[in-house]
Amino acid sequence: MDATAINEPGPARSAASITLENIGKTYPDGTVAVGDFSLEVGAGDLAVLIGPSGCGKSTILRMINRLIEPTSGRILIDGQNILDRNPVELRRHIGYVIQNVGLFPHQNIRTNIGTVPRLLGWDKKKINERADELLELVGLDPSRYAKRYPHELSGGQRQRVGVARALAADPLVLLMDEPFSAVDPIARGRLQEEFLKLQATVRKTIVLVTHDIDEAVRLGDRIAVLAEGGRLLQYAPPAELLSRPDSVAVGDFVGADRGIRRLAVTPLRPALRPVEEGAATDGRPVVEADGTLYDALAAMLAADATEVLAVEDGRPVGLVSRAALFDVPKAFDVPTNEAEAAV
Ligand SMILES: Nc1ncnc2c1ncn2[C@@H]1O[C@H](COP(=O)(O)OP(=O)(O)OP(=O)(O)O)[C@@H](O)[C@H]1O
Repeated sequence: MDATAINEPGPARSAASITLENIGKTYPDGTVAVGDFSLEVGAGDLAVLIGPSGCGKSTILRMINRLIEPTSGRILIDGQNILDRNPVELRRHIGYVIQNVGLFPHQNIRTNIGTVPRLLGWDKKKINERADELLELVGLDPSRYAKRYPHELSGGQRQRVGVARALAADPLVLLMDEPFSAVDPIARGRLQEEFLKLQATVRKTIVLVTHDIDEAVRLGDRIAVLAEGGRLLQYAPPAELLSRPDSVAVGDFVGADRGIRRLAVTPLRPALRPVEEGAATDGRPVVEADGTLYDALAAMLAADATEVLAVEDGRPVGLVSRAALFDVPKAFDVPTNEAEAAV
């Protein structure tokens, strides 16, 4: 790719791969925040970094947009070394969402969203149109919200504006540092759901930092579990991480209740058994066939039922019983300390 490509998203390229090659950050006082960390994030994928406090997650994220300069290693975006680029220019093409959003309090929402396009010299009409388009995309009606100021929005709404602002200049890459942790759990669940829909539309390459394993499982295409000093313990899709944690440390981290979490990433459809055309619900709870085994379990527990009926476009397409939920591949083989010591 040519040297300016990461500054020219263009209609055909809306995401780029990210390669972190043996990156490290040692602070002048000798603190090794990140020792030697490598990771590959495919174009359009969402990678989650998770691990205990102080393990270097934010440092890694901030090295990708050069808010922090690595002391070793290389970072490539679509194969191009970002250390060869002007950091300010680079940051205009990498969306960044942080916990408390950092909206400018004295600018209205439309102006806040237009921050980067303005820096890039877009004309005013195009900036306003883009801001309104993004407000729609994050579920805020522009006619109601564009002229409001940040303090006139709820925390969850501000967070959506933060996402809209990060997407404004159609960046190839989006970095998100605990983007939903400042909102209450109910609003957070809704934001995560909306965010997944948004990502299905915009398909950016995203690196997201979180403390919350449920959020990681829900949002990540792949999850990187880190230990102190930015040591990568495992990098795997959520279902694999939950079913086959490859060390005791990862097993402990994903939690004893990972079986339940695993239901949340297991599609319901393969567990369905056929149902006659036009079958009645017969008082059974109903779930969407596109849901997960977790949705089916939740519906059963709520209705104290032993079966649920799965529907598609309102039509019954299958049944799932309580027993079938426990038939998910029995691969919960966490290594024991002994087994790990033996290898
Ligand atoms: N300027 C600095 N000088 C020295 N050490 C620093 C500096 N900034 C950060 N650190 C250290 O680097 C390590 C990694 O910090 P970082 O913020 O990346 O961790 P984190 O995993 O994001 O933590 P948290 O989940 O608590 O936000 C920590 O031990 C921190 O104390």
